[in-house]
Amino acid sequence: MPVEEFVAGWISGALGLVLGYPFDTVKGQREPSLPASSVLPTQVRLQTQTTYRGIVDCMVKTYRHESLLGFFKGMSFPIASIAVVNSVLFGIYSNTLLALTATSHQERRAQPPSYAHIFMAGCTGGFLQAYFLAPFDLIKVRLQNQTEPRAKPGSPPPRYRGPVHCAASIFQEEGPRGLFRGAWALTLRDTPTMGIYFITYECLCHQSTPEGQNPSSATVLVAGGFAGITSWVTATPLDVIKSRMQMAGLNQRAHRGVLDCIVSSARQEGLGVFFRGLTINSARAFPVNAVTFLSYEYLLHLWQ
Ligand SMILES: CN(C)C(=N)NCCC[C@H](N)C(=O)O
Repeated sequence: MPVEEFVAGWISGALGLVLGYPFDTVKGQREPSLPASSVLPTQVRLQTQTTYRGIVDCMVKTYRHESLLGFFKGMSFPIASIAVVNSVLFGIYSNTLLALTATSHQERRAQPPSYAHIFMAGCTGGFLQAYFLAPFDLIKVRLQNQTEPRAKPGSPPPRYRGPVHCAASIFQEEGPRGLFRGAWALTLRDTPTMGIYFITYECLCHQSTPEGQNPSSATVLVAGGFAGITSWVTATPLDVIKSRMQMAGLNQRAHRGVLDCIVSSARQEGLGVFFRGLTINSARAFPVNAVTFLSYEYLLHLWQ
């Protein structure tokens, strides 16, 4: 099993993550609509409550309340973790294609796989990476949803002191299964959308590149960016549900399951709730995935 795709996936995932993290934090931010007395340290943010006036309002309040650091809260942890997850995604995708088509990454330029094979390989990568992503994503969401300014006198202490303390608290309070809270929604979100992710990328590259040649850097950037947008647009509804499942039990009503969360969210806030964060998801997705795919292709080209 060629390992260079895993290594290239790791490095490209880390690069994409740093670029996109401030967007991700704002997506997850919302002023608590609950009375102060009832708001726990882990205040819920954008995708799970109802009151900020919009993304700019979120960004202004985050900067004013928490300075620039507020946009990078909890990033130290995902750098290693999301990079590993991206490594699994790209490594499994490429090696599943190798198993389905008996062609290596380089050979696929001359012998492009079918879109069915690309979709199947993308879904396989999405399904398996979700298992690795779940605990890390839960910790990231819990940390991002803490709005207290760092160590300002008089401010309530945040519930979690950092990623390790967050993981230990969840493990202690909810057991090992607690670290996989929202994992089912995450798997449902990522499996089909990763198929869409890779189909979009490969289709746009194939349409814009002469037969048998490698796509140009500009093609890879644009194709990667649109692949990110397409996959996040289709993933946003379940992304909202996933976030709610992850915050359930803290200051959100615990749900009996994904379906219960979907029905209760729609009933209480209307169908528009499933598209909360869509704009910021899309704005973030283009640069993040453009850089992810460009660095991935560059590294594989360097090593092959
Ligand atoms: C949940 N969906 C839609 C995706 N993860 N799509 C693929 C993009 C992955 C990339 N690391 C990113 O964070 O944008």
